[in-house]
Amino acid sequence: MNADLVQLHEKARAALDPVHYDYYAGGVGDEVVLGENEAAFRRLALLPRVLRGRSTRAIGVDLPGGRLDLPVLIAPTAFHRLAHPDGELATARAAAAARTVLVSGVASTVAIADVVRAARAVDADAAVWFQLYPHPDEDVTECLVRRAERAGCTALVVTADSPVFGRHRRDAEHGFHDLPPGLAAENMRDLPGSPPGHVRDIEMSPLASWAHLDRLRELTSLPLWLKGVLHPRDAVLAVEHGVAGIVVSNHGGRQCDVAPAAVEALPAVVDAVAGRVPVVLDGGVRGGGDIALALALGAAAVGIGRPVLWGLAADGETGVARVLDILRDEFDHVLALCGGRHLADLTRDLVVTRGTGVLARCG
Ligand SMILES: Cc1cc2nc3c(=O)[nH]c(=O)nc-3n(C[C@H](O)[C@H](O)[C@H](O)COP(=O)(O)O)c2cc1C
Ligand SMILES: CCCCC(=O)C(=O)O
Repeated sequence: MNADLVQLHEKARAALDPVHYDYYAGGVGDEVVLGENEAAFRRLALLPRVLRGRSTRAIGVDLPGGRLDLPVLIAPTAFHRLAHPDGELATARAAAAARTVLVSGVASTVAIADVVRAARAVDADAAVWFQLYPHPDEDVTECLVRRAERAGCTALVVTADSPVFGRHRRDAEHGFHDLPPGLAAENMRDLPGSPPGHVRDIEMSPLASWAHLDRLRELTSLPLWLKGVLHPRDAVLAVEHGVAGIVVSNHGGRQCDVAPAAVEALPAVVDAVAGRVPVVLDGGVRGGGDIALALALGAAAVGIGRPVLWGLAADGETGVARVLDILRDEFDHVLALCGGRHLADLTRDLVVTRGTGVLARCG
């Protein structure tokens, strides 16, 4: 892991209430996948190309829903005001200043309209995407989509890996079930079927299906991303159901603990999708080398979850900005060392499995 990010993580750990630290840091079950997401990157290596005589590099990328100045976006993570009083406002400002996308979650402690406003105050063209779970009550889902549209979000991200909540042992041991007084999931306030001012629970839908995804696609003209895909056949189905992009993710090791590391699932999904839509990877990305590996295996960009929470807890907006700076700088440096000028120079033939020197098993 990048040493500067390790320092921010330590600063965040010291600043956070240990219960909230464990909520952010923890994973499902025995936390096997949590560890594997990072460990799998350590098992991969990149073969640098030499003597390519390049002095500058282009590392921006266009995705349905927005342009990123660096191939890193902020994955949706819940409840930022547990980390810092400014919460998602700080995250949005830092993302906008770095000219990358914040995927703002339904489980945010600031309402989506205020999140987008904060981003646009920094950069009038800032792209904020809205993430939601298919709620069992489709009127609630529709209302959330309309709120995101009215707020000015430029894409919707539907998280599919959570038909039920993952069981997090650390939270159970702490008895952590509710937000502290004064904090709420603000997007869930004043929804259909609830009295004024009431904040509904965020619910998972064990019945969520491809038909729900179709209805969502019909509901909105925003580009629709599907997050939490690991099986290549689901990736093909997602394309057939009209998604604009796919996020290969195991939810940062917080849902299914027998799932593979995200980066290990990536090549087969990329092959199945065959360039029809972009594929983003999240899970365990902790430095420029990890970004380069994911891109070489076919990701268009990566998402980061916990590193942003550590930056936020350590130093608010400045801390999130620092995380993005560190990753931008280190990725650009790795690209230079690999003889790359464009993201397209990162190709799969560069990736080998450590200890064998053999091309990484792809697909
Ligand atoms: C504390 C926390 C809360 C999260 N909340 C959500 C969420 O509300 N919706 C969602 O789709 N993913 C959520 N995720 C998963 C992230 O979007 C992302 O998949 C994951 O954090 C990436 O792994 P990383 O933390 O190793 O970078 C959450 C992750 C964490 C750590
Ligand atoms: C209640 C919102 C769910 C947040 C989430 O997805 C997570 O903690 O992983």
